[in-house]
Amino acid sequence: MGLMRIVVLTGGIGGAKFLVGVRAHARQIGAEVTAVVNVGDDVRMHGLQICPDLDSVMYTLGGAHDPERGWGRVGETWVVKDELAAYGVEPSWFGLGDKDTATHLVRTQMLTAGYPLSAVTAALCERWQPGIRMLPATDDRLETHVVVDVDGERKAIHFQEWWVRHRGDLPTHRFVFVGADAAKPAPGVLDAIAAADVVLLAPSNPVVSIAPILAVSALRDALAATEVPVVGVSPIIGSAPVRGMADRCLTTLGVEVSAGAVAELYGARDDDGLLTGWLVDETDAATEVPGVPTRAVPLWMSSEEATARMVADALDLAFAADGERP
Ligand SMILES: O=c1nc2n(C[C@H](O)[C@H](O)[C@H](O)CO)c3cc(O)ccc3cc-2c(=O)[nH]1
Repeated sequence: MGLMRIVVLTGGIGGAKFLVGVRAHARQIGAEVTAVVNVGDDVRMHGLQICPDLDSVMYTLGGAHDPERGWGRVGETWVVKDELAAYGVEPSWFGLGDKDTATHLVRTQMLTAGYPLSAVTAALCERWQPGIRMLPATDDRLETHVVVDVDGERKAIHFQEWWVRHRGDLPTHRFVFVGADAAKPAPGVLDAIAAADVVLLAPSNPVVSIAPILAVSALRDALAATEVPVVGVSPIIGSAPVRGMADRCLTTLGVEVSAGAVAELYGARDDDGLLTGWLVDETDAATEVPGVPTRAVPLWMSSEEATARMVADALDLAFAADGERP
């Protein structure tokens, strides 16, 4: 019996919370975890490169996140934000905390010096010791933009402007992953997938957290080609997202807000999709996905223990068919 290697595709705050459970279960069974993290939310503001999903994972696993707000640092102060506002500098709708800003300063300085984002992330993690390996999906520019109508004009705005400034509350037509066509997986990502015993899709937003990762074609191809189980955890319980904006995003795509519809979006491996298993909440026990075995368990990430149990259930489902666990 070797050391089990788990790869998790993740983004957003739900994804960070899920990883806390993955890490806990991995410690119990002696597994090694690599998180492949969405970078589509990344944005440059006030000259600083901000990576919300990488930071959510890093701060959450480092025990330094604000559990109330969901994003950013606990015990944050806002002097820089207030000072920027006093200068009348835009964007005033995006909050950069003082502690958080230090992270962006270090990151931007390293990027400017020529280090790739993956190396910068590893350097930042030396401080936070997340206990798992964190890889950005790509070191290349990949940004999620949203095609909307604003003041009678159709245009594409950055995901952060759509979500934070407008709360997603604009006529929304589609999501575009700028740069995805040319983006290559970050160093380590393809190797991690090739060495994985199982791949988990976190209960993150399928449209703006997981889809931008899968938009890196070599990464998606590697997942489609793998012979190990790929199990997703539903971000939808009943007809609502566990948190965040997945409902708005799915509606934009014309996809029903349900656990089954999200699974069909990822698709069954036997039908050119990704999934070999799909974990849903007990309330969605009736979910049927063509070609994908499902299992219903409590999916509320109410504690580290509850989340670790979900992860154990996901692994049980992953290895249910052949019964061979590494
Ligand atoms: O709702 C907000 N979310 C903010 N977020 C969260 C972020 O917009 C989203 O929750 C994630 O991109 C979704 O994954 C930030 C995240 C950061 O890493 C840094 C700064 C911010 C600032 C805001 C903000 O002002 N308002």
